[in-house]
Amino acid sequence: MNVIACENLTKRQGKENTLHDLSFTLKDKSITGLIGRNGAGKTTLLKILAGLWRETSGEVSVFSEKPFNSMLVSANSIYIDDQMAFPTALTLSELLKEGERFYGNWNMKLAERLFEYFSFHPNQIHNTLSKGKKSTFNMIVGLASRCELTMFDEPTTGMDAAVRNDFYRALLKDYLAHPRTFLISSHHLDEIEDLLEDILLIEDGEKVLQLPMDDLKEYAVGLTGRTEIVRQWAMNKEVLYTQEIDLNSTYVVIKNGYFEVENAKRLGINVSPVSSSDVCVYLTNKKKGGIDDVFK
Ligand SMILES: Nc1ncnc2c1ncn2[C@@H]1O[C@H](COP(=O)(O)OP(=O)(O)OP(=O)(O)O)[C@@H](O)[C@H]1O
Repeated sequence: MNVIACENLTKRQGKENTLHDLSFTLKDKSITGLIGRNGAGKTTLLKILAGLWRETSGEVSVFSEKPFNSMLVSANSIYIDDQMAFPTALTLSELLKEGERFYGNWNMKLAERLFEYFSFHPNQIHNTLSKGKKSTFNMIVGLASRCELTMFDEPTTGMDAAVRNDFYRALLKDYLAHPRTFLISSHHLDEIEDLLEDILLIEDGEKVLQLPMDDLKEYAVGLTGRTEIVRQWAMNKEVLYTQEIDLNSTYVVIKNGYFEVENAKRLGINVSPVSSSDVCVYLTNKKKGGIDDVFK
């Protein structure tokens, strides 16, 4: 069953379409990474799915309802970002009690255990927490809510490496025990790729790619060798990236199924894997070129 379905979803903000004809579905009980460069439209999409913003045109449905102003969607989904503002009159422990009052699936035991593990004090006030601590508290709210649809927008902002690892592990453990739908936007694909089942890559408000994480890991290969040989070999293949140094070149090409690795090796071409996060960078760099172009 699909939890989310978008068809030609478009959002106009000011004079720009910040989402443009975006069509995709998201099945339930899955963890999807929403990946894209700065300004790609990730937050805009998540806010529309959470019912906070209204779409300009196209169709968007969450739990088969239009999310804007939907009680069903707000009761069964949660959107966590680093801009979350909680009432300053309430302490952290009171905020957790409010969470329990609002969310039907809220698990107070999990909230309290995480609260203690991350060394929060019940009487602290949210807006006095450090950046990383705010994100950590928000993450506790997101996990303890056990919402059918949980959306994290750059959840690890400000967290140190140890807390980020704890967060990913906590999310995975809780997901395995209580499967639900997670949509996580992140700039750290390399850190979260083992957590993800699927990715949705967007750029300039448009869908670039949606596929299982395992397929993304196999999506492209790097070919390095004498420029004329590599160039010849890459002909008729979709090239994502090229770098020429003296007489040698590296070409990153899309594999598209069977790839004749042995033939390439025989010609002296070194074939290497390309990380998922590099593939995403190359796919979204196509229009802009690389930083080296600035210095040409
Ligand atoms: N309230 C707004 N009014 C006008 N334009 C907006 C508004 N909010 C966002 N935008 C524009 O929409 C585009 C997408 O922004 P969005 O915040 O969704 O991107 P993002 O992928 O989340 O970026 P980042 O990774 O930097 O957080 C940007 O060009 C941004 O300037």
